[in-house]
Amino acid sequence: MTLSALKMSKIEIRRDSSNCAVVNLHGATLQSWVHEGTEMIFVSKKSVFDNKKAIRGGIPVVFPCFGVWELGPQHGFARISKWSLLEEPTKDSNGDVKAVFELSDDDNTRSLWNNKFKLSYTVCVMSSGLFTELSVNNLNDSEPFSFTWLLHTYFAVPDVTKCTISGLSCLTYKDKVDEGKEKKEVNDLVTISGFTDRVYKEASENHVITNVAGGKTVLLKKSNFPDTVVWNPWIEKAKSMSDFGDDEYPYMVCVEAGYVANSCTVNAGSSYTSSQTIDVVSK
Ligand SMILES: O=P(O)(O)OC[C@H]1O[C@H](O)[C@H](O)[C@@H](O)[C@@H]1O
Repeated sequence: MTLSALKMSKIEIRRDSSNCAVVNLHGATLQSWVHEGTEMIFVSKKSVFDNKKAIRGGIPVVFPCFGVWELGPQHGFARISKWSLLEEPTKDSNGDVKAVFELSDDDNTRSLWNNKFKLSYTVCVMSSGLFTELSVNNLNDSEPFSFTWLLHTYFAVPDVTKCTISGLSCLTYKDKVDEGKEKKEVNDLVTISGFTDRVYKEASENHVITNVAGGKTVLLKKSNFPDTVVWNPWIEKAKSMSDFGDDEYPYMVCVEAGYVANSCTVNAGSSYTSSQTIDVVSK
C-alpha cells in the first residue's frame, strides 16, 4: 500500500468521470455515490465529521448491534471505529472498481464486546450501480458469537412523499414509532407521509424504490440480509437531532438491509457474509 493511501481518511473509488464513490475510513461510511453524474446518497449538511460521532447519512455500517445496545453505543461500534484500507481501489476486466476495508477487534471493541473478529467490507462501483458486501470472521479460540448487522443506506430523494418501496407487502413489521407493536403491512407499495421507523421481518430480497435522486428508480437486492428497515425522522424527530437539519427530512429515506430481527451466530473459525447491490434501473 502506498504511503499516501495510508494517510488518507477518505478513499475515492472512481470508475470513470461520472461514476464514483467515496468511503470515509471513519466507520467505513460510504459518504457519496455518484451514478451517471447524479449523487444518489444523502448526507446531512449538519453531519459532524469529527471522527468520533457517526456520520449522519451515507451508508453507516451497523455492527455488532442494531439499535439500542446494552453493552455500548447505539448501532454498535463499527460505524464509529477507524477502519483500514485492505485493498486499494482496483479496476477489474469490465471496468468496475472495487476497494476493500477492514476492521479488527482491539482493546476498545473487546472492552465492549469480548470477541476476536475481522470484518471486511467490499465496495464496488459498477456501471449499473453499487455493490457492498460485509463479511465477518469469528477469530475466537472456541466461542461462537452472535450479532446483528445492517447497512444503513440513506437514499437522497427530491421529495420523500413521492417515493414508493416494493417488497414489503403482507409482511409483519415492528412499528418503532408505535411502542414497537407488531403490525402487518397492508399496502402493496409503502409510501412515507410521517415519522416512520419500521423493522420488516423476513422481507423480500428485492426492493424497488422509485423517485430517488434525479427521479431515478433503483432496485435494492439483498443477500443474507433477511430484514429491511425503513426510516424517515419527519418533523419532530428531525428537530431533536443536532446533526440533522430541521428541513432535511423530505430529502432522504433510509431503506436498510439488515440481519436484525434475530441475531446471527457464527462459530469460532467460521465466517458469515451478507451483501446488497443497488442497481439503477431507470433514467
Ligand atoms: O440516530 P441513529 O443512531 O443514527 O439512528 C437512526 C435510526 O436508525 C434506524 O433506522 C433505527 O431504526 C431508528 O430507530 C434510528 O432512529
